[in-house]
Parts: sequence; structure tokens; C-alpha cells
Amino acid sequence: MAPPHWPSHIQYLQCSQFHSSVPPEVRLIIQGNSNTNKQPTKHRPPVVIRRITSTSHPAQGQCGLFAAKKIPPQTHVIDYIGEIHCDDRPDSDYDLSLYRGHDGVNAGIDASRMGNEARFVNDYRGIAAKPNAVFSDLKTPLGEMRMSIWSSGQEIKKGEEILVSYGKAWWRARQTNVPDFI
Ligand SMILES: C[S@@+](CC[C@H](N)C(=O)[O-])C[C@H]1O[C@@H](n2cnc3c(N)ncnc32)[C@H](O)[C@@H]1O
Repeated sequence: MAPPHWPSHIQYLQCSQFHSSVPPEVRLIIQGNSNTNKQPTKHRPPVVIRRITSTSHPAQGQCGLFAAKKIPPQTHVIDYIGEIHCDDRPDSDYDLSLYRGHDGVNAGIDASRMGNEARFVNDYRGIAAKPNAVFSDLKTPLGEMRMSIWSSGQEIKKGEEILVSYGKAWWRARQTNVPDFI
């Protein structure tokens, strides 16, 4: 079931879906020896989605991801779930790189049309002095490639907004939205 404040026009996923643009050999690399992409996680991640009402917040009117309880330092928060694809998605603001092949075939995770709570994580710029979380790619013990959000070196307090860095390149690629501070 979708969490509170989930937008009705976005499909809620508990495990990533493969788009038809992913060649079978790339799908095998991403899945490794696991079939866990088909098994929804049983536990709710320690996050809540909240609409941002503060006028000083640069994403006012949008949503953000907040800690539902205290999150210790360097702790897995949530996997970034979405549509794994190999086609270009230049207009998506929810697309992360997952895999870069030597042959130029790359795969991303796009959560613009479907995804989980992680799609609501905002960039720290204009909100906090530094990010309190990071994106980290990992392989599960069965070799499945995933992108996850982890807390940084300090604990995230209950109710605090979880903020990552999208990277300067992400903002530069969106020149019209570039905040003054990059
Ligand atoms: C992955 S989404 C994050 C979730 C988004 N706030 C939402 O409600 O769907 C990325 C978008 O969030 C907004 N955003 C994230 N961090 C921001 C920031 N520091 N300043 C301004 N806008 C931000 C931008 O509109 C960006 O295109």
C-alpha cells in the first residue's frame, strides 16, 4: 500500500520494474543471481513524505523526505526504487544512473512515473549547510545492483529533512533552475 501523501498519479512500487528498453544481458548484470527485484521489502523505511510549506524552503509547494525516527550515522535509509531503463530520459528530474556498460549501454532508475518514497529526497542546496545523506550504489550478497540512500557521518534526528547532493552537474544541466549558490 502506498504511504501517506503519495501522489495518486504516480505508481507506488516496492521493487523496481524493468522497462522494455533494457536488453536481457544488461538485465542479468543488474539482477545478478537474485530474483529479489520481484520480492517486495517487508519493512517500511524510516521515512515519511511531507509537503513543504515553509516559504524559505526552495522547494516550497513540493514534497520532501523526512526521518520518521532517529537514524544513526552511516545507516541504510532506503533503496531508490523506480523504472530501470536504457532509453534516454532527458526530461526526468527523478533519473539516477545505475549501470554504465563498456559498450556504451547505460541503465538508469527513473522514478518520474513510478517509484517509492526515495523519489522525494531533495538536494541540500538552499536548505542546509551540507547534505545529511548520500546516494550509494551497492551490490546485494546475491549480486543485484541497487542505488540506496544512506545517512552520512552524523545521526539524522526524527523529523529532520533527509537531504542529499544531486551534484553540480545535475543543476548545471537544468540551467533555468540553477540556484544562486552553485
Ligand atoms: C527528485 S525530485 C525531489 C522531490 C520533489 N521535491 C517532489 O516533490 O517531487 C527533484 C526536484 O525537487 C526540487 N528540488 C530538490 N531539491 C531542491 C533544492 N535544493 N532547491 C530547489 N528545488 C529542489 C526540484 O524541483 C527538482 O527538480
